[in-house]
Amino acid sequence: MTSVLEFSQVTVTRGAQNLIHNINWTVNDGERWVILGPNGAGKSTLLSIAGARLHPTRGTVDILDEILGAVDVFELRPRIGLTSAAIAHTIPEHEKVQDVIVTAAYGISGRWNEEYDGFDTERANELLVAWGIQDLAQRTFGSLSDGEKKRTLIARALMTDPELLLLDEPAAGMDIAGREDLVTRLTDLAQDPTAPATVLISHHLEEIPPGFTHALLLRNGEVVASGPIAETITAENLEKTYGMAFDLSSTPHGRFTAFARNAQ
Ligand SMILES: Nc1ncnc2c1ncn2[C@@H]1O[C@H](COP(=O)(O)OP(=O)(O)OP(=O)(O)O)[C@@H](O)[C@H]1O
Repeated sequence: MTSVLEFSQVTVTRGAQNLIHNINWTVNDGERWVILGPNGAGKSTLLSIAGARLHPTRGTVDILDEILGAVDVFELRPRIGLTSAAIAHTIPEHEKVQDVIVTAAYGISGRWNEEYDGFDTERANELLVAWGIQDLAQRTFGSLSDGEKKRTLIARALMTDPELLLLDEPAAGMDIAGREDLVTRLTDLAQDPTAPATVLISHHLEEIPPGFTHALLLRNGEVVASGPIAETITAENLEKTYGMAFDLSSTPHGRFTAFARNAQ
């Protein structure tokens, strides 16, 4: 199995604080990872490094067989699909949804006078349909609901056919119908053998799509547990991660949920 992401002893320091500390983590081709942990645990910091947006203070990061620090990140980034609140803020409000997606082919946000070839337009149209936003293609990004924006950004992240897909809280701010729609689409993606290796950050166990294979649990910038999902998402590991005892349950279809132990 080929590794697409390999962190060795990775630390990020700001002032006297370690945002993440001594992280060892490997993501292989075909794997789908969820990262869980309390607010401030270092999840987004980890994903920024995986997306070649941030360099570690110490340690080595291998992304798609390139060593961060020894590669031109502008060549590496188009090989990685990334969605996050920070990326959402770079999209001009007046940009049409179709253009939000197609401009990813050129690594830009904000259409100018570029000519896109038929292949790019066809790929963007496919993604509009796959993510259920075809009827919104001519609407402006700024006029979309949070859920519609999230789906548009995932379609944009997939536009370049990336080898690695990184999703930072894709269901944040969605109502339950929107969340369930997104989980269904991400389940289809997770189960597609041609889909890229995927890493998803979430705050809610209900948002983990069935088909996700591995989990990484972080607390205070350090790994609490990591490995195959069923062995890693356990009541014991959740208690170590969040400092609270949970009753954890999972459905036969691979959905998880947890309530505080002894909750009424
Ligand atoms: N540039 C910075 N300088 C100092 N501290 C920072 C900087 N960026 C992030 N931090 C801190 O690093 C810690 C980890 O932040 P990070 O955003 O990675 O956490 P997170 O697990 O994604 O949190 P959340 O779930 O709230 O989004 C937080 O305490 C945050 O305040």
